[in-house]
Amino acid sequence: MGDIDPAFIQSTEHRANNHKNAVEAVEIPVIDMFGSREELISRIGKACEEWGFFQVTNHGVSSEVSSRAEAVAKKFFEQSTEEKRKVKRDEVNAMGYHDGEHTKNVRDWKEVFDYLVQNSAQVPLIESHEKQELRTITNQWPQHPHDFREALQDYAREVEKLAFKLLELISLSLGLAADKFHGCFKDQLSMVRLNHYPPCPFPDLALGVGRHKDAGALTVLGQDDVGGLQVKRKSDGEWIPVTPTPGAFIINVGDIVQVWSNDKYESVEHRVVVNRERERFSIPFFFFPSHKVMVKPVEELVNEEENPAKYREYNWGHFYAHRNRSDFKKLHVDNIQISHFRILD
Ligand SMILES: O=C(O)CCC(=O)C(=O)O
Ligand SMILES: [Fe+2]
Repeated sequence: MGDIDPAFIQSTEHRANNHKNAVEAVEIPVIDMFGSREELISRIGKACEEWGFFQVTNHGVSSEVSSRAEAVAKKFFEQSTEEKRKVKRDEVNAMGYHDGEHTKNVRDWKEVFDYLVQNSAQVPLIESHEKQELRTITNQWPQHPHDFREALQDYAREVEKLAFKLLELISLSLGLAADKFHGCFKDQLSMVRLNHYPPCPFPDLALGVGRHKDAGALTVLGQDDVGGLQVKRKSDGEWIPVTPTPGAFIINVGDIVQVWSNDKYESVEHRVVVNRERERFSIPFFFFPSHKVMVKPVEELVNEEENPAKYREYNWGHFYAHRNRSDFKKLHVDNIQISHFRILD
């Protein structure tokens, strides 16, 4: 066994073995979407408030579509690095294969393939602040496996429907109209990521994904039966593992819902631990609005005396462009955060 590349090493307080005694048999809520609508809205609202995370069953995404997506993801990652790098992402095109992602400037023990739900999309160029220049990012599809593109586009279409359904339920749980946010997703930047975490000889030093919060509105995550995702419990900061539930999706609130709800629903930190024995696959769908969207607390939810807006508005495209740049390589500055837009009380 060789030495670990120092780029992967987490600082002591962030390593996986740090909270060994703390994990009792606690689970994030599992919500059956077949239930009555009233009950569903109330359970989702409660889960968003208490955990920022929950699992859903009976969600309407066909298991056949999910299995095909999982199968082509596995086949893609089994190929040689040389083959995979034919669709490598770079600083210009953020979509495609990537094996050097950094979270908070430490390298993640994983390889990924990213694609946009709407084959191409426009995002601002961060270098040109004043002019608001845009560039187009476009999917790159590998030649092998031959059914890769079709299986993954079918998957994105189905999961997108679920994401809209969940966003409606979340809006209703906040007392807003079901379609309150629909307009924001015209020309959406939503993307799907295929994650592959190979077995890791140093699971105590590295993480599959370092602790982070998701920047979008919602994440809808499919995972296999290996396990590794951990959620930071709001009440005491303990890392709670998310036990794989066959056929379920894991849903988490992202930064945008936190800002829209003026902190009623918080975007919660999570991370992925790796293990020596088994590779793991997961497929998050990141529900991202259009680059044009200005994100700010919803007017109906704020009021000057009792609950003033906690954030200044920010542009989603600008935020997205900054995040993509810092994911791509190690930078010596912290990446952009919603806390930078917080109005201090
Ligand atoms: O693989 C997982 O379970 C979660 C991955 C994740 O948090 C992410 O890609 O943002
Ligand atoms: Fe995440």
